[in-house]
Order: sequence, then C-alpha cells, then structure tokens
Amino acid sequence: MILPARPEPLALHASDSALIVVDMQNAYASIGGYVDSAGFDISGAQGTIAGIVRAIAAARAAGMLVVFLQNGWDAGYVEAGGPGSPNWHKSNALKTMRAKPELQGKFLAKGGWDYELIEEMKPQAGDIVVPKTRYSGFFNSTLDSTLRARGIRHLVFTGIATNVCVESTLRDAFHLEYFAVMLEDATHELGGPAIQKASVYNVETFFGWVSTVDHFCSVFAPASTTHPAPAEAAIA
Ligand SMILES: NC(=O)N/C=C\C(=O)O
Repeated sequence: MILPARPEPLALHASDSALIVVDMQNAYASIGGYVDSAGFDISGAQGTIAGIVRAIAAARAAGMLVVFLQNGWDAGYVEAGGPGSPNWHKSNALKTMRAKPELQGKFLAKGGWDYELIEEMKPQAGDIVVPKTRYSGFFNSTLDSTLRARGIRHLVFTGIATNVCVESTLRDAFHLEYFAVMLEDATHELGGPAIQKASVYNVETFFGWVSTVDHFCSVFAPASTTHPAPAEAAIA
C-alpha cells in the first residue's frame, strides 16, 4: 500500500505496521481532566477523538495492530519520581496538584478516572495497551519489545499531545529505526496552533512522515468507517 504523505508517499503494509494511539485518557481529552484543570485549551480534542476513532476502525479492518499508550503512575506517585527527578519539577500534573492540595491524588493515578482511556476508544481483543511513566512511550516500557516481537517496522501515530508524548515517542521511534508517520488531524497540541505547526514541521522534516486520517482510511479501509463494540485487551 502507498500512503499519501509528506514529504513523500510512504509504502506501508498492515502486517508490519502498528497504529499507535498516544494517551487518549480523560487526563488529556476530557473536560475536568488534568490538562483542562491545569489551564490548557482542549477545545479541539473532540475533532481529534473523531479522527482517531476513524483511524482505529480502518486499522482494525485492515488487520493492523492497534497499540494504546497509557500515561501515569501508581496511586502513591512513586513512579513519578521525587525531587531528584526532572519529571517531579516539569510535570504540570504534579505541579498543579502541589499548588492545589485538594487535587492531590486526582491526576494520572492508576485506578482513577483521570488515568482511564476515554470511552470512545476502549481497547478490543487483539489490541495492546502499554502503560508508560514518562513522555516517550519507549522509555522504561514494553513498547519496543512488544513491537519487535511482532515484526513491526512502521508506526502510525495519533493522540495527545502532538508536541509532548506523540513527538517524544515518535522521535525515539526514529532513533530505534522504526519508520514513523503522524496523522496530523488525529493529534492535538498543548500550547496552541503554532506549536502544532512546529511539531508537524519537525516530523515532516527530520523524524518521519505526515499524513491525514482521510488518506489513512482511503488506503486501509476504503469501505469501512464503523467500529465494533469494545472488549478486553491485553496489557503488555
Ligand atoms: N500525553 C502527553 O503528551 N502529555 C503531556 C504532558 C503531561 O503528561 O504532563
């Protein structure tokens, strides 16, 4: 299959590709979740969700592996790191909870609503969920071994946020010799439209390829726009 993409079309086959859905959790995509509570604008998230739902349906119809990344930490925040970790200083979830003690324990804690994947894209049998504790999905996770064990060489990226966890994971994918393509209208930034543009530029120019949900669906599931009922998925 040839996926229309920038800077040039990319040859892609369902059998050695995976659709990577980055952090589509209430924290990042729902009103009242972490990034909304921390003051970021997520008004565009609904369009992103619709695009990802279509991309997931197309991937499943083509027999392409779907991998959900899920960001967060244990309920005691041990995995988040203490003051000796840059994450403790830079995570806006941790900073917001320190500034507002009434929110302590609410954001990105395993077992809580904020950590959960959003309703629209619950995993199904055959999908894989990979938990992660830092921005890059490859860091200290099972993602690389999970993909390599299945012969995956091409990764199609969607999710939130374009400029943080999507781009961090995509950059690491490049360095690990995966071919990465980002569906730009199935991602959403934290920081405004100029940030989205910069991230798309980085991917297109340095780290991979950029395409759209329409192109992806037209190549992999021209006749399919539906998505079946959710079921249990494997936790990698
Ligand atoms: N999923 C993400 O891109 N996350 C961005 C920021 C954070 O998790 O604090």
